[in-house]
Amino acid sequence: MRLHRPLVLATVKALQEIFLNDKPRQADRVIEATLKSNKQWGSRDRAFIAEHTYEIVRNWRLVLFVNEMQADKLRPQFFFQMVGSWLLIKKQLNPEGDNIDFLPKWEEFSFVDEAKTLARLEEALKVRKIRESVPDWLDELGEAELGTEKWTAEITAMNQQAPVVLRANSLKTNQDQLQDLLSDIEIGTIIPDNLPDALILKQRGNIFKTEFFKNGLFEVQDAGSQLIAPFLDVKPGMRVIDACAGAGGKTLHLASLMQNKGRIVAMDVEDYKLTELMKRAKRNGVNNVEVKLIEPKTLKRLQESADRLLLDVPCSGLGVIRRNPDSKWKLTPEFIDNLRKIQWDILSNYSAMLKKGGKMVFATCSLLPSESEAHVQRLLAEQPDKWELLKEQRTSPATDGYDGFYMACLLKK
Ligand SMILES: C[S@@+](CC[C@H](N)C(=O)[O-])C[C@H]1O[C@@H](n2cnc3c(N)ncnc32)[C@H](O)[C@@H]1O
Repeated sequence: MRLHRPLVLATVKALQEIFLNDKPRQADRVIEATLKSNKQWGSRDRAFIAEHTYEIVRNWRLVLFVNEMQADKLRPQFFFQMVGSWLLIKKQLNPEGDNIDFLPKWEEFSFVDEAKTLARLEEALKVRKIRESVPDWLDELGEAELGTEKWTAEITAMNQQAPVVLRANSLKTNQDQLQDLLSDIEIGTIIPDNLPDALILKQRGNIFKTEFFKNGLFEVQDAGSQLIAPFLDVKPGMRVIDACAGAGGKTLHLASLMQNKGRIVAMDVEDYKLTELMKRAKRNGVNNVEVKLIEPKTLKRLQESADRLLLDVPCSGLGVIRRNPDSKWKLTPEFIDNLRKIQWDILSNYSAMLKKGGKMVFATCSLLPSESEAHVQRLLAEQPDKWELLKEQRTSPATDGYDGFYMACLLKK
């Protein structure tokens, strides 16, 4: 692979935006804006920028260590060196990959010392938290909750690029038909086992530009996430509450499983997410959803009104770090502590909206039992006459290659 200076420069600038700003910006937003900024870049150019920016964000601690740099003492001019050293590290770690033949003798790379980079890399590979680039506190927390072997496997798998998974919208098409339609426009996909609506892209590409996306034939939704709506066992005609609906990834899936029949009340505390949800519902041909911004009286008004209740609660997102690698650097232990309180609050209070005999799914995209299983166990222990745990499931990058989701289905007695 030959290096093109403008592409390296774009990668450097994106990294500066992510790590140097007073108000750090989310990596995916920065990359999206960077790619939009030059219409002349072809798909390989765009792939180079996105891939290398994400890789360096994922391996941030490793890159800093190899370059003997400190996160709080960074200067704009250091970033070229980081990209140069990352290209050398990448070649060392995966000699069979599409690597640079040699680092060009550009002035900006003059501080990259190949021998030193490789010597520091050898040292880094001996220490998990540096090798896998996780902050100390997170490495300790993960190990304490999951055990050494599982945590090591998960955090290693979390540093790999995640596949792009589509969910065929069964209100408009199906898995096989969508696969054929995409194949006609040279987008190759694979049908995974046991997921009736999912297609995995063989190669990354801008699928949002396709007419099929614009016409609501599919949504992008991880395979693990596609297990959650079916876990709730909805039927056409039911009254369903999706209490933490956000922009509606799972609401849309519920609507298609219900064949657009019955009613879904999609609620959230953030109005702008519900506005986005309605836009997506329109595109998907969904017309059985009503959105509701949660207010102090909402829960009381909706008491015992739902046949099914989905609590897809806010969480640390430790199960989806493959997709949001910068969250490793933005999360704090205090933030996760606060989330645990909110999660328990939602589980213990919102469950009042479910009718007796109804089913509730509590779900997170966290690997941590303290954000997931522990809350369900507490509910069962505190209210044994009221709840029965019907089933529980976990997905994770190390076990099945899906994102890390937890879901529990409970019956209200
Ligand atoms: C995991 S996200 C939901 C993702 C969404 N279900 C989907 O599939 O796209 C959690 C959501 O909970 C919302 N939330 C936070 N606090 C809440 C609360 N107290 N009550 C209800 N929703 C809340 C957040 O705004 C966020 O949209």
